[in-house]
Amino acid sequence: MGTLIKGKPVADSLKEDLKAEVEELKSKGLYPKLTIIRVGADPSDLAYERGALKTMENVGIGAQVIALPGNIAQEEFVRVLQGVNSDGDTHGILIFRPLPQQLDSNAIKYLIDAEKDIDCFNPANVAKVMEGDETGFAPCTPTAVMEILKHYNVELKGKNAVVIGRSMVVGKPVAMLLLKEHATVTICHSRTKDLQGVASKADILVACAGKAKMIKSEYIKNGAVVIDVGINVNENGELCGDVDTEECMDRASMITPVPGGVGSVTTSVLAKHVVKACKIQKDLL
Ligand SMILES: NC(=O)C1=CN([C@@H]2O[C@H](COP(=O)(O)OP(=O)(O)OC[C@H]3O[C@@H](n4cnc5c(N)ncnc54)[C@H](OP(=O)(O)O)[C@@H]3O)[C@@H](O)[C@H]2O)C=CC1
Ligand SMILES: Nc1nc(=O)c2c([nH]1)NC[C@@H]1CN(c3ccc(C(=O)N[C@@H](CCC(=O)O)C(=O)O)cc3)C=[N+]21
Repeated sequence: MGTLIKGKPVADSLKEDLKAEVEELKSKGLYPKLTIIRVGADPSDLAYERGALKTMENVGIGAQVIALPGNIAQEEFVRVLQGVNSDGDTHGILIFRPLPQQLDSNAIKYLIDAEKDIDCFNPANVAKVMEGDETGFAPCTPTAVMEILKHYNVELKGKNAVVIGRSMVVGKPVAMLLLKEHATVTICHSRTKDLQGVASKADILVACAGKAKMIKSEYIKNGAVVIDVGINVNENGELCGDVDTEECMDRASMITPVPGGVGSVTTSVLAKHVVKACKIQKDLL
């Protein structure tokens, strides 16, 4: 029988360190600040926004949300972004993704100032994740996964890690971070043949497909560590992950719960990245 490994102790430990760092910055007259750019009012964006604002307040980081209409035109969006890029009071920028159809993400991603790009939208930061260069910003959710593995002393070197999902927000970057820690990494997606066969070889299984409870006990190797990134809403309107936790508990050695797992650490990493961005911009790093 495995144990549930919760996000809260990980988030609490990150926040304790951050509070001290923020105090020190403030004593030097520096006030780290996050600006969130939201287009429209997608429920998952709003859920993340609420959590992010709460965490920033908790650790003493300033925050503002620029809420733009869902049908905003490209030129107008670019004007807003350039305003935030050149705003000396803003150190970190989070743009909720995906952006609506009418906006050209492939053009916009190059425009966000790389030093303020705390969730890895700009290809300059994506390249650093590929290279294992820690001077940039990896996206917050994959970093939260790594913080959880570190906190619970999960050995990665030489282990088989299987990632289910290949998005730029979660799957691909988390695979690169696991590779940097010397895991042997397999990335699965919707065209993977025999997903169950591949997943059941994993010592560490990271589920980020966005499909409620798709991972059943046959997908789990005995003793595996299972990290459930999915945030889905079930038939009863409750949050649930990609993993059928109850079923998988028998085989796994550790599983992160949903809610209360990766999602609860993501906003603390976001806060950590704002502080790092502030230090970089003030030549303190
Ligand atoms: N905990 C947190 O803080 C966060 C949680 N999330 C959650 O994580 C999940 C993933 O998010 P995101 O990466 O943005 O989602 P995307 O929809 O962008 O990507 C999903 C990925 O999963 C793959 N996939 C989908 N269905 C299957 C399947 N049946 N078998 C194998 N692979 C499959 C897709 O494959 P293909 O590429 O072939 O289409 C795709 O690569 C969501 O539930 C989201 O809500 C997201 C961000 C933060
Ligand atoms: N650039 C970008 N990066 C993202 O990471 C990103 C995004 N855009 N767009 C939207 C999705 C969705 N997402 C969520 C994160 C946490 C909760 C969430 O519910 N968090 C709870 C905790 C949930 C739990 O306990 O597991 C909280 O913070 O209190 C929801 C949704 C991030 N996303």
